[in-house]
Amino acid sequence: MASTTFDYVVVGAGSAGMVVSTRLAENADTTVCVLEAGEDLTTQPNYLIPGLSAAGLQGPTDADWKFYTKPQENAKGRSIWTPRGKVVGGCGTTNIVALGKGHAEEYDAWEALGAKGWNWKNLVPYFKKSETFTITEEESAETGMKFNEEFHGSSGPIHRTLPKWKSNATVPVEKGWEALGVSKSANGYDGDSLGFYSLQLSVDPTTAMRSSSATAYYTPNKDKENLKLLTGAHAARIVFEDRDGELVATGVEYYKDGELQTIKANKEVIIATGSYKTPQLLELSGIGEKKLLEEHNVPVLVDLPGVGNNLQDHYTAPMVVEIDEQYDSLDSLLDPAQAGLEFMLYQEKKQGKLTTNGAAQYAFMSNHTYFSEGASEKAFSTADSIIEGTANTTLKKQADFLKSEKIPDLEFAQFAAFLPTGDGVPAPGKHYTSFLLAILHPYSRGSIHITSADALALPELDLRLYEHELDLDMLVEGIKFGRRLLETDAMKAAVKAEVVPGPEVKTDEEIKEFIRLRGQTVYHPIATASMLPREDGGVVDADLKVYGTKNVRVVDASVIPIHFSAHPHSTIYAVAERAADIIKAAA
Ligand SMILES: Cc1cc2nc3c(=O)[nH]c(=O)nc-3n(C[C@H](O)[C@H](O)[C@H](O)COP(=O)(O)OP(=O)(O)OC[C@H]3O[C@@H](n4cnc5c(N)ncnc54)[C@H](O)[C@@H]3O)c2cc1C
Repeated sequence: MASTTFDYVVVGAGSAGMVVSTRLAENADTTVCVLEAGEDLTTQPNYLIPGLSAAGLQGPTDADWKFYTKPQENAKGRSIWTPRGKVVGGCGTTNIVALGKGHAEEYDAWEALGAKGWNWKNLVPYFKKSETFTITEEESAETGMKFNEEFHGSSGPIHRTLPKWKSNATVPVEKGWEALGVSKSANGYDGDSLGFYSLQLSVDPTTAMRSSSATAYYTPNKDKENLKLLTGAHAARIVFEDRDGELVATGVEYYKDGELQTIKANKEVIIATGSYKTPQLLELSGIGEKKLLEEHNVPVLVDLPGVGNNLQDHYTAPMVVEIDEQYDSLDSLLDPAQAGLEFMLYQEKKQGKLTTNGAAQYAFMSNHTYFSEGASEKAFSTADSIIEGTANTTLKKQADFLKSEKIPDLEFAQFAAFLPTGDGVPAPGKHYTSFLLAILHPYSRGSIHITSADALALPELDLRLYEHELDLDMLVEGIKFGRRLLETDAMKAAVKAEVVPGPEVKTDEEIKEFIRLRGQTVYHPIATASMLPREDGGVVDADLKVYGTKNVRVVDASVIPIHFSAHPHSTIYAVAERAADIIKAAA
């Protein structure tokens, strides 16, 4: 590397980091350096073939940070592995390629909570800017979805497509949902996330390969003189200077090949290390709760108690059913002969099971639809008692979401395979379909903080899973809805047996015990550096600038203050696109 001084130093070449870096480097006079702790594995087939994306859920690889939660008191003391990509493209290289969008009112809530200018209307242009949406006439006829230029992009880097393969087991599930009052929607990505609809995927329609910030933003720009990516570079600390009472970042210290080095920033340092690592970097740099920093002998530069708190995720429970042999599933790939045929089909024609992640459709429902009779009123009053006296404004906002009939609070996704749940494995020759239920606005708030000043040690992750019983109650209602689904005529004819949780799990208390044992996250952490007013626990302002600093911003999932009813990747791209414009305008 010839130069060690750049206009912008971006830390983290993940989903958001690569968007903001390449957009800033559009100006040939602007120099950008990106520090990434992981390596560049962008061209490896296991990260490109959508059908292999779920393989990354089996256990940590070298491209993973290997985060395990602190033992979770209300989840049987489990220490839960929560994957995070340590690789160019970040989690966007290792994730399972679903591209969702939440409800317009959920984005409007960011502004209502104090993040001026962050609302659905202002994000739509950036959703569009980040994507090229392709839908065929056949897909349009089948799903009702259309290319609508009000909401969809036609020239952005990330490809958005519909699954090219789907199991015929989606048919009885759709009929079952309809019988239970869930409606098919053609507008699930247009600001109204309620209903059931097809997944959309970040998959290139021509190559049938993953489209990510690594493949779509970085690769086409990698030879630019003014954009440098340093891999294997683990940031340890932001370097600050006091200039006339202002805290100015002048660069970043990082480890590469075991040596501590410094890179200088003329203009800004942009932190994009994701919801788990961003709080650590801030705390190591002296920005965080005073008492915690002092405990670990980190000199306090900004007393900012919000850092690492307000952690939100989507929490799940699984269901697996054995279905009739007429219904197809990805489990056939366990047979080497079948897998070989599918590989040929994929390579030669870009068709078949390997073009997708196995999930073809999901339902997003409000409790008004999926709760048993009377359960909503009980949940409202529990939510009211949780928010009574809390200073957390995001909790208050989500209590409003719960009462709204428009905003979903449960995702019910169908996977054409036996999902790895910890309970059994697919029996050879049998066919399965699984459901992943996820609560979208959990009440429990987690945290992630340093436990030492060692930059190479992982911070302590505490999800505080099921700290509020209401989260468990909602998942129990989800499983009970799932069982009502299995009792619909269409599903009765298709399903042979419920395998997970299984018939022995009957009462609400037994279902709760099952969830405590098997519940998980869907790896959608946000809000650990929330864009909120400082007095409300905020870490960054509406320009994504860290409070108390002159020129440090955070651009990643950690700034999103409140969770929403979608897989978050698309929203993170939109946030990063908008951030790039904010930074350019301030230059
Ligand atoms: C297994 C899995 C499946 C998922 N599936 C989906 C899905 O299907 N759809 C969806 O919408 N979302 C999904 N997600 C979530 C989604 O991918 C993430 O929310 C999103 O990618 C986060 O983007 P980010 O920019 O905030 O962070 P990241 O993409 O995690 O980027 C952070 C980057 O910073 C680097 N970094 C961290 N610390 C340092 C340091 N100290 N120095 C240098 N570099 C550092 C990391 O290595 C990483 O490259 C999934 C996530 C996982 C893990």
